[in-house]
Amino acid sequence: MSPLLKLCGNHSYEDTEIALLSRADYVGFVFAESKRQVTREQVKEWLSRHHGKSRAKIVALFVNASAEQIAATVDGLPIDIIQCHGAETPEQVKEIKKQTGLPVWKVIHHNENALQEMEAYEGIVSGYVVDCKVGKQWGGTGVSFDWNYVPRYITEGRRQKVPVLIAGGIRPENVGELMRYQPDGIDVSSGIEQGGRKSRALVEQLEERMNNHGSDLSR
Ligand SMILES: O=C(O)c1ccccc1N[C@@H]1O[C@H](COP(=O)(O)O)[C@@H](O)[C@H]1O
Repeated sequence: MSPLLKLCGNHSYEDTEIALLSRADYVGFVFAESKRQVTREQVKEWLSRHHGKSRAKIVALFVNASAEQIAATVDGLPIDIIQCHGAETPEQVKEIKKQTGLPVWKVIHHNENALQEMEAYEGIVSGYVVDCKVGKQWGGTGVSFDWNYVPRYITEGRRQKVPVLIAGGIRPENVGELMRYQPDGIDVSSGIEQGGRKSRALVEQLEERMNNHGSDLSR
C-alpha cells in the first residue's frame, strides 16, 4: 500500500487547489510564524472556493501555541487534525485535544532522546511526524535527518498503534530512497515548491516517484 501523503505549508488559493486536486491524504496549513503563515480567514476562503470532491483531511499546524489560541483559530474551520510542531508537553497536548475536540499529531524532532519523547505521548496523540530542527527553526527547513533511523520511529508508532509520518527535506529526487524504509507516510512542504509557491509539476513528480520507487530498486 502506498504511504500516506501530506502536502503542507499551502499559503495561497492556488497552492490549496494543487494540494486538494492531488492524491494527498492530508492538506496542511501553517498557522505559526513562518513565511508560509496563513490566517483563519484565508484558509476559510480558500477551502470554501474549492468545489471539487477532495477526500483529503485538513491539518492545522501550530508551534507552541496555547490551547486557547488554537481553539480560537480553528473554530468554524473544517479542520480534521491539529499538528503540534513545537515543544508542546503531553499535558498541553491533552488540553489542546480537550479545547478543540480534535485529534492531535505531535511532531518529534529527531535527536538521541526522540524515542523516549514519543513514549511520553502514548495514548494521547493520534499520530507522529518526525522532522528535524535546524537552529531555531522548528520545521519547513528543507533539511532531512538520517533516514537510517526511520525504522525505529516506525516500530515505536506500530507499538503505540498510530501512524508515523516522516518530514524534512523530502523532494521528488529523494522520495524513492525514503520509500525503501517503508514509512507510514510522508509530510512535504518546501520540496514541492518553486519560487516559494507549490508546483503542480513537482507534486506530480513526487507522487509518480512514490508509486514507482520499486522499479528504481530493480535497476
Ligand atoms: O513550513 C513552515 O514554514 C514551517 C514553519 C514552522 C514549523 C513547521 C513548518 N513546516 C513543516 O515542517 C515539515 C517539513 O518541511 P519541509 O518539507 O522540510 O519544508 C512539514 O511538516 C512542514 O509543513
